[in-house]
Parts: sequence; structure tokens; C-alpha cells
Amino acid sequence: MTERFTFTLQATDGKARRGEITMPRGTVRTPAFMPVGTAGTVKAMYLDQVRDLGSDIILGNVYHLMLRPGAERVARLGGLHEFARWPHPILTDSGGFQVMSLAALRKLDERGVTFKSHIDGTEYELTPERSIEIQHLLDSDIQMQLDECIRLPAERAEIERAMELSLRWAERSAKAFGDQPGKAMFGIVQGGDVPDLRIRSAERLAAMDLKGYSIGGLAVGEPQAVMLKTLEETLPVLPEHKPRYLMGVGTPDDLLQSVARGIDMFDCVMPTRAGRHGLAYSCFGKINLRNARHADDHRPLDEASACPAARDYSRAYLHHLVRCNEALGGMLLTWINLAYYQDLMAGMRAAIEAGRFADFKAETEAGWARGDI
Ligand SMILES: Nc1nc2c(CCNCC3CCCC3)c3[nH]c(NCCc4ccccc4)nc3cc2c(=O)[nH]1
Repeated sequence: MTERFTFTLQATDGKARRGEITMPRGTVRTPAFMPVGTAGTVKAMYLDQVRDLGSDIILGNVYHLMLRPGAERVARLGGLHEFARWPHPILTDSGGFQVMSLAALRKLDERGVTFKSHIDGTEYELTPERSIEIQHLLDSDIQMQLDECIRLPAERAEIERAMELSLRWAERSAKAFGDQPGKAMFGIVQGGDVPDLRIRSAERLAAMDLKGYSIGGLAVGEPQAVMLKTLEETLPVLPEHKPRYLMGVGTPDDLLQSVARGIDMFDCVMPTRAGRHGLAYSCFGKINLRNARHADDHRPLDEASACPAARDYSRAYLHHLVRCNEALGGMLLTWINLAYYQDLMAGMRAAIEAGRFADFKAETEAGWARGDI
């Protein structure tokens, strides 16, 4: 049991990194995929299943939890870990991104962002200080600064304004966070797709000597090539011995390409959301179980998978459940997708340890290219 928050780099293979984040609630093996548990639940899953798939950490979110059931209520009920019965690490996002994408009627200024709840129209204000306070009330282990994420494409002036505001909010968030032993607050690098702004943001955050760094402002409509080029420009400016978290990313290919460039942590709604829409991620690539070609296919999705949903059920049955919009369809496909994402991360971790990441990457890409047999 450790009272401190530490990151240890255990191996590297090219720019790919194998490490471990230790904190009082447990250890996170990196590269890590963090299932999104927005409102204290990973949709369509039991958290025991999420754990059994190899998830060391899940995500929560200020925006959703402050609206419902409310941060003070969660604190009264013992914090998010007690509330959701997840005793392992939780990372929370600061809510800014969700405000800009979900809330109605919002105003953003130096103080923070005011918005009306998309649930009942109640007005709220989210400042760097209030966001950190909410994350503290949730008893979050890894907390995010409040930031402003710009959609791309955007004008340089707009990107620069939001990046400079996010830097001022990083200072205020760090001051509000103070010194919480065993916990961490990550800064979030902004700067859009403008190299000199990205470098300025990363340098100023690196100077703050934070416990970890998120790469924000990506997966917001830009092509994958732009995202990867931005990583190549930004990562060398960040300290090697601190974790790097690429926010909101991504597809299995995004994960493979980003680990190859030095990313340690990811979160994305893709595997859970796609599962609810009948889409499976696998070693053969994407498979849409709504497609009629599966109607008579008695084969399981992937007989080599350790996940019962991928190994034991026929494609015909999965197709049937999806076509009938049965709850079990979304449950089984979410299970299949999270299992595949965690298997992919475990494969990358083992490959980096063995110094064969390039081979693993090529084998994985070949499997996707071969497609569904
Ligand atoms: N603070 C902050 N958060 C960002 C997020 C949210 C990360 N997940 C939060 C979880 C907490 C609760 C909800 C999610 C992002 N998500 C994306 N892309 C998602 C792209 C996507 C959209 C739909 C499907 C799949 C991918 N880019 C992001 C950039 C930022 C950012 O700069 N700052």
C-alpha cells in the first residue's frame, strides 16, 4: 500500500513506453485504456466484468455528476468509489469539454463557464476552483484541470486565446488542488493543430512540475494524420518520467499509432457506444452485427477470445439480438469491445516489455487488413 502517487517507466521500445502508475487505491499498468464510466457506471456492464477484463482504472466526469446526483450528495454517500462500488483508481475529467458539447446556453469568460443543465435547465457555474472542488468531493484519484477545448478547424487567434486561457486555468486549478497526497492533478496541453502554440502550452505546463500531462484539443474533427503529427511535435517537450494521457482517443488503430509515439493513457466512449449500436471491434477489424450476412452464421465472433461473449455466442444470435434491439445485444457487444480493447493494451504492454512492439504493431495491422474471414 503506498501513500504516494508515482509513475515508473519500466521499459521502452522506440518511443513506446511500458510503465506503472501507483497510488493508494491501486496500480495502473501503462499503456492503459480507461473505460468511460461517465455517471459512475460503464454503460451496459457490471463493474466486476470491467475489472475482470483487465481494467485498472475507469473514468468519471464532473459535468454529469455535478448535475445528477450532485457532487455534495456523492460525498455524503462516501465518494464515487463507495457509491459505484469500484475500489480501484478513478480519473475524472474536469467537465469543460462536456459543457461545450452537451450543455445548452453557455457563457465562457475568464472566471469559468456558466451553462444551463441539458437535463432540467438549471444554471450552473464551473470555474477551475469549483471543478477541482467537485473532483475532490468525488474523491477522484487523478483530477483534470479545467480547460477550454477548441473544435478544429479553427483560426490561430481563437486557438491561441483558448490555449492561453487554459494555461491560466491550469495555474488556478493547481492552486485549488493544493497538495493531496496519493492523488494527482494533470495539466492539459492545448494549442489545436498549431505547432508553436502546442509547444508553448507544453513548455509552460512542464514548468509547473505537475504529476502528469494530458494532451487535449485532439480527436475533435481533425484527420488522424494531424493528431499523430501533433503528438510528434508535443511529446518531446513533456517530461519523460511523467504519464501522458491522450484524451478522448480512440479507435484501436488510434491506440496503436499513439502508443508508438509515446502515449501512456487513453479514454474513449467508442468501444461502449459502438457496442450499444451493434458494432464489434475485433482482431479482424470492425464487424457490424446488424448486417444480414450474419443471419445464418453459427460461428462465434472470435473463438480465440477469452471473453465468453466473443467465444460462446454465434454471430447469428448476436445479429438477432441487435436486430430485435434486445438489451442483451448491447450488453454482449459492449463486453466484446472492452475485452478487445483491453486485450490490445495487454498485447502492447507485453510487446514493449519483450522489445517486439514493431512486430506486434505489424501483426495487428495485418489482422485488421485481412478483415473478417
Ligand atoms: N478536458 C478535456 N476533455 C477532452 C475530451 C473528453 C475526454 N473524455 C472524457 C470522458 C468523461 C465522460 C465522458 C467522456 C475529449 N474527447 C475528445 N474526443 C472524443 C471523440 C469521440 C467522440 C465520440 C465518440 C468517440 C470519440 N477530445 C477531447 C479533448 C478534451 C480536452 O481537450 N479537454
